[in-house]
Amino acid sequence: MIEGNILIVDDNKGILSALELLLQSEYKTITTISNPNQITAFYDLKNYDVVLLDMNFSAGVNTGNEGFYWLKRIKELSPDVSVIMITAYGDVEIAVRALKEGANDFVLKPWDNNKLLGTIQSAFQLRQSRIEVSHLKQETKHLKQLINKTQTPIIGNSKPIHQVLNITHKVAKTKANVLITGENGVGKELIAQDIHSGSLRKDEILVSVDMGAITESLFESELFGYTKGSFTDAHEDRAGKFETANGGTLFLDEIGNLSLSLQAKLLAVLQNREVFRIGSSTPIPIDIRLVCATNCNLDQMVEEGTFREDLLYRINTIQIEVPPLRDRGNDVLLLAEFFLNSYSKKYGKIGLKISASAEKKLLEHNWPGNVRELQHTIERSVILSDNKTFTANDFMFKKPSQSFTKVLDITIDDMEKTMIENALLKHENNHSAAANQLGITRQTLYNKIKRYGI
Ligand SMILES: Nc1ncnc2c1ncn2[C@@H]1O[C@H](COP(=O)(O)OP(=O)(O)OP(=O)(O)O)[C@@H](O)[C@H]1O
Repeated sequence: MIEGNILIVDDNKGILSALELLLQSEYKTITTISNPNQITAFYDLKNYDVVLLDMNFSAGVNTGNEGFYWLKRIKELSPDVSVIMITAYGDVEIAVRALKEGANDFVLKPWDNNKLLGTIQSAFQLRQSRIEVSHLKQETKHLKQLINKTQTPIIGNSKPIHQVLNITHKVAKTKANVLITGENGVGKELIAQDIHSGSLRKDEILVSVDMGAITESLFESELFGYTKGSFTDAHEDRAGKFETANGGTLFLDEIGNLSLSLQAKLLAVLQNREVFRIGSSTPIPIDIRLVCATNCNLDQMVEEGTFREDLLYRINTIQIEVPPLRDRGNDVLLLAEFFLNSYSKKYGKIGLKISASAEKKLLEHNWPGNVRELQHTIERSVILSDNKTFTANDFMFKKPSQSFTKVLDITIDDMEKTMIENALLKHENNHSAAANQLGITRQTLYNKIKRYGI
């Protein structure tokens, strides 16, 4: 027995009985009505899966117009319900019109029982799929809202940050591709999120891809997706980031870390506005708003031949330079207060304060790791300090480089982390120069920075 509700509407009581008899052993609830006016009184019409609807109700009238009228009303009251029109006076023209106006099928009286059961089953399954799709749509909408809601507010009241936010708000509503530049940890990703949430695509998804962490071999499968069986580990079809971001915004972080061959592949997608999943020759059109970020000087990289000029022109319609924290004056204190509140909640240490001497120390520091460094500094202090009011001594800035030989309890990871911090300090956070000095690629350096939380 199928858990389905069927409504039969026909002015002929003999037909109602025959259909009820046929269907009652197959479906859980069968309701019959002989007067279509009763349809609108059905408060639970939405709970019916299939309606079998006669087309002529008044004696001597067989135009089918009454059936079309009631079909329209049913669809207004319950758009997802499946309707099967059933008539003794049908022709091709009426059947086509019924389908065009939203009926699922058209059956002629007298009917063949087996065929009719098959028709009702298909209509029932279609109704189930519609319900599933509508649930999935609601779930997706809810998830998108959740994802977009998790954005951290942008804290800052200084002139440089106001200038940035001013451009951000102007550009957000346009379709322009945006390139966000600035040192590590200045808040480039936060600005990208702000552009998305201020744009016409705000109800769609923002997909972030860290180009610094993506290897040459994973680039295509991650960005373009793949079809089942196209390579050993492709156990199922999978959409790439471009497809996932369709209708929304794609944020490509650390775009300066892409090799020249990957830059060419990216450029081709941006020019053609379509992607091919690996293993497929069917193009998938994509409609994305592109926002990129980098801490590299792309103009200089173009001159040096390590970044394609045509790609730069595609991505930098508008460029937003996010200033380093050391140029934002008292924003340091606003941010410190913000992080203090959020970490004191997180670690259950309510009522923490920062003393005047500690504020002075925070203002004097030059923050090579920018807001991320400040955030980590505050988090460390909240965890480690026993004071309610933090003094200058509670804020320990990372001073890389002690002599390893003096430290007894040191691991290889500690040593590597310190060497990376030293190199970054020496080269004022220039990743290329630091990687060069350490004898590793910029991508490896980048992965290690993320791993050690530097
Ligand atoms: N103005 C701000 N207000 C609040 N939080 C901020 C602000 N700027 C940055 N942050 C926080 O600092 C951290 C680093 O920011 P974000 O990741 O956006 O920097 P980034 O410039 O993209 O870094 P990277 O170059 O390493 O990718 C994040 O946790 C972010 O939420």
